[in-house]
Amino acid sequence: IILTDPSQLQTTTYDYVIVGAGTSGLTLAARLSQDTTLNILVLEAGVSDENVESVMAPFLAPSVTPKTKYDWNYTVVPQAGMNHRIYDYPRGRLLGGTSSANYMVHQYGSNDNWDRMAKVTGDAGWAWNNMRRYVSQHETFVEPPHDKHNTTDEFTPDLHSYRGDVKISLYVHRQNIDSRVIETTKQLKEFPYNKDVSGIATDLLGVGYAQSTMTEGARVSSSTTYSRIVNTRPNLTVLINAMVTKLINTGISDGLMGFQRVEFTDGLTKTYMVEATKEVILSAGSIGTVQILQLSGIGDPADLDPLGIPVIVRSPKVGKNLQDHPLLPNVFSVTDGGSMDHILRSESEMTDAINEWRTKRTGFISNNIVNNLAFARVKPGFLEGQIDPAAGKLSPHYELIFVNYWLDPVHERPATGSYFTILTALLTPTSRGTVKIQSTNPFDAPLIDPNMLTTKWDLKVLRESVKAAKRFASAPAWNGYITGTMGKLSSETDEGLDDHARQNASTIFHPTSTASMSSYSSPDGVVNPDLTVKGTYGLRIVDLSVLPYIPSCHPQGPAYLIAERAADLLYTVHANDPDDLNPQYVLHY
Ligand SMILES: Cc1cc2nc3c(=O)[nH]c(=O)nc-3n(C[C@H](O)[C@H](O)[C@H](O)COP(=O)(O)OP(=O)(O)OC[C@H]3O[C@@H](n4cnc5c(N)ncnc54)[C@H](O)[C@@H]3O)c2cc1C
Repeated sequence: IILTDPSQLQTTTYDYVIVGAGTSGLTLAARLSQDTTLNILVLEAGVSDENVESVMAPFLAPSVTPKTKYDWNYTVVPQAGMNHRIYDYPRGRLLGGTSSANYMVHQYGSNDNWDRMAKVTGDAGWAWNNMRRYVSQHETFVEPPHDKHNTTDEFTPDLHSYRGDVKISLYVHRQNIDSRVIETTKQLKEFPYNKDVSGIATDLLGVGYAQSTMTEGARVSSSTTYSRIVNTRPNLTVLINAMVTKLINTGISDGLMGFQRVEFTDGLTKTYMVEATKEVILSAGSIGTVQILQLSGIGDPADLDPLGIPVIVRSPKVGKNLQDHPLLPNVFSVTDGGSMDHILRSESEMTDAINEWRTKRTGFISNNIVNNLAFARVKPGFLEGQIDPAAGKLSPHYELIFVNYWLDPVHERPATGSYFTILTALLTPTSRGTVKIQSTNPFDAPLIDPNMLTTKWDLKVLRESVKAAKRFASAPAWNGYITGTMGKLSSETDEGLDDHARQNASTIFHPTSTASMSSYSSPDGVVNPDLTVKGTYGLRIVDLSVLPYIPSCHPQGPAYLIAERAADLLYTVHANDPDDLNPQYVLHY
């Protein structure tokens, strides 16, 4: 059941209390509640996603955030590596969390990403040859239903699952740049075609069709996938409008601190308490999880002492190690009327398109904003004298995202003209940032410092990605379409392109690693390989904050897979009769 008011709760004691009904949290809740002997509560600060058109309509995704009631409305602190600019840092604050607010591209990362995680944590269970099996219960690949176009060569059917929960599909509406993008792969050896960029096979290098969490013209999120289940399982309660303010220390055992009581508020005046007899699980995301840990006295004394918060668990890495992918819009002018800009500027054309989507779920509103993506590595010489920050040779250093209109999160679309944007993202950043509460008031936004572009490598690779975007756009396939470059993209010098990056880059919204995992014996992390919080009992973290390194891909797939493995880990620990359970079967419904 989904509840909206704490007074509707039947009890204050549950087996598990999960904080955050987001990408990972709701997935974990759905899996755990398959065991009908368990009673589970999920507390979500945000509102319902039901019937919210901007959330449902794929093309309208960019309007869900920033600065709306579905967003936490964070901004970053002035960025030293980016001319001291500040920018929005959206996070979904609604049922489904950021899976209800994101741009729906779905991947798992390269094998390397997972194998590195297994290596640094000493837990082979995180290696891809183990994690891959969760794909089968996670995804159901759906052929695009509307246009029924021929998808041969647009994905590799054998790699995918058709019996999981979260529906993944391909585009249902062509953009007029798509054929030029594909043509470029035939013209420039540097950009080979990759039939399947999910990362399930071995790598995701090359140019391919985006796979997205959308089907039948609508977004698929952890909420659209699992709310149905929540509504039918009496042992699973999700309470929305319930913001967790801190965890309460409930005892000490073998030198470990217990945190099995959760304080939350309805956002108005009242505070409430609930207890978990087994565990509290933080799935509040890379920002929210840190905020709750710090408010609860779990963190770096250097962060907590000045605020007068008693340090209950000294955990210096909480909020450190923030990683994100910088995103840079590279805008080209194109022949008049060739792009979608004139449609996006026209109120009547947009109204018509939205009406078509409302009545038939067709047209460009039923499709993601992007159909094609490219993933690439820097040339070998580039790495000389440099340790490769990529997880391995299968992992890309940067990404190109092709959008047939002016898409610049930092600068508004001009009143006239037609544009094509190649957004480039740095996928292997070496800069590390921080998240830190600035007061004991849970309603004060934390200080978020992604600290982007503060290493030579980061600036150099982002510059390299811009050069790659220009090479891509210079292929014969673009003759007769692209007419020029906008702003500092036209610069021919490294200094000019660096200026472009510092002035125009922001985030692709992928914060990870703020409560990162390390081996059991290593103090250099916040959670153990089984996701338990070091120095505590009865407390785990299950969201993207646990990743030691940001994966070189769009990270919602990893967020879902982390939840799948967490469910397995919890079943192994807490099953009433572990011998009866084969998690692979028990967890699938
Ligand atoms: C605009 C945008 C576009 C993106 N596009 C893509 C994309 O195309 N592909 C992709 O793979 N990734 C994309 N991402 C990133 C990706 O969606 C997220 O990284 C991922 O979903 C995070 O999952 P999570 O489980 O860690 O956290 P979330 O899904 O953010 O879940 C955290 C949940 O906890 C709740 N919460 C937080 N604090 C509290 C509290 N104190 N009390 C109660 N509840 C709380 C939040 O409201 C939220 O529901 C995008 C992100 C954004 C913002």
